[in-house]
Amino acid sequence: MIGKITLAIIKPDAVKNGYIGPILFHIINAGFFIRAIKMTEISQKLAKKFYYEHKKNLFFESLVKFMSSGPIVLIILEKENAVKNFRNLIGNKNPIKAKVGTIRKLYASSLEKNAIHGSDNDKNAFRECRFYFSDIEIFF
Ligand SMILES: Nc1ncnc2c1ncn2[C@@H]1O[C@@H]2COP(=O)(O)O[C@H]2[C@H]1O
Repeated sequence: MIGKITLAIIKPDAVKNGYIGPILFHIINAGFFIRAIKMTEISQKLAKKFYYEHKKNLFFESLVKFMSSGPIVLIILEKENAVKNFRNLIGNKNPIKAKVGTIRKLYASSLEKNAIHGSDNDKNAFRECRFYFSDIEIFF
């Protein structure tokens, strides 16, 4: 499965703004298959663990607070070259720089509140999928 899966997170801003449906529609229309999905809230402790790569960044504390500020939707997606294709679909992490038609251009409001997460490489995709989902929650 490595190379074919990626983890998506519909972030608290997008959930609050009512964008779960439109974002899922966009993802499915782009040819991704949903292999696992759940709506949940994460603690600051769990968010810190998930984003440990960013712990030295100035935005870390704010990112952790934001990601644990409300419900999120976690999704394992499958497609050929899933990581790259999904990152193209969501666009630049800064919505101002994101291309027209990308999910972040359509639904994000700032660099932090950027609506959606996509894994940045295959190794992280595997780690991130395992971080949030157990075997019995994933369906291929
Ligand atoms: N310079 C920044 N300022 C604030 N937040 C940032 C900055 N860079 C990255 N982020 C956030 O950190 C997140 C890391 O995961 P994502 O790539 O999903 O989305 C990123 C942004 O939401």
